Amino acid sequence: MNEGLPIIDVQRVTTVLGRVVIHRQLSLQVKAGEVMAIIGGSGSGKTTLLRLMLGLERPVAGRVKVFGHELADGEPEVLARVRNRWGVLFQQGALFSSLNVFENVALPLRELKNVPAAMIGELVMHKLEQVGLQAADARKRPAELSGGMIKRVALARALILDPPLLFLDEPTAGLDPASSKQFVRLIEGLRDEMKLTVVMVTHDVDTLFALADRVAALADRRLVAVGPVAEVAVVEHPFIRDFFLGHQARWDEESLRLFRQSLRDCA
Ligand SMILES: Nc1ncnc2c1ncn2[C@@H]1O[C@H](COP(=O)(O)OP(=O)(O)OP(=O)(O)O)[C@@H](O)[C@H]1O
Repeated sequence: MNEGLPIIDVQRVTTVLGRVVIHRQLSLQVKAGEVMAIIGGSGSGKTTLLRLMLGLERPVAGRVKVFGHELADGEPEVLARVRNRWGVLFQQGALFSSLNVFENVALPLRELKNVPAAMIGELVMHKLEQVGLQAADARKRPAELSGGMIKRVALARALILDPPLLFLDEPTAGLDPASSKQFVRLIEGLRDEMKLTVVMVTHDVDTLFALADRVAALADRRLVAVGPVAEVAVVEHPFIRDFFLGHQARWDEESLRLFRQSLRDCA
């Protein structure tokens, strides 16, 4: 990976689902080490943009490169290796209900085929500890877990191969305010510890303020603004105005710094 090249490079992408144009000539670059937040109204195409970056959706025009590899036409082995370099936290956690916590987190290691059982045990238990779960939680089934714990297990599974890139789809959706704050702190800590590049879709202004280095705002089938929170928040656009409505006092750089500090202080 050359220094300075974006980790993700979306170039003039047009996406059509059914007969609907979702994105028109959309471009976005994500740099190494940054947290990029994607915001937009309901149905504006945020999840579809994430799915393009994961190779789960193909554009009708334009291209998507991740770690320098074009997703649409790569060799299957190359794409498999690229996929092992990212983790994904889906909105609902997407745990297998018939598997316990240990087995859910171990899945990506088992898929590699050649990891010895003792090492799988060690790696899974270490990852559970890293996301703030207890050893005793390993034997629980998803049905026995709280919403916050499910997110932690899903995060442990997303990070079990120590990927440099993490995708988060609405990471705090469905959590109460206290669990949401704890989860944001956890992501922030892991991001620093593992030097992660993060792409997240979020509706939540607190999550955005706490984590995002840059924001990409989707509306009208394109990105109407891309930049640091403080810059995007003042862009004249009806969606952006509504999104940040009521938060005007919080988006200048000093307020954001104090907000992030207050989260760390109550850790
Ligand atoms: N397979 C599909 N075929 C046709 N249209 C689809 C398909 N999947 C999604 N859509 C439509 O594409 C648009 C974008 O969907 P997407 O899920 O990317 O939006 P979103 O911004 O993530 O929305 P939300 O915030 O509500 O989750 C929506 O209007 C949706 O109804």
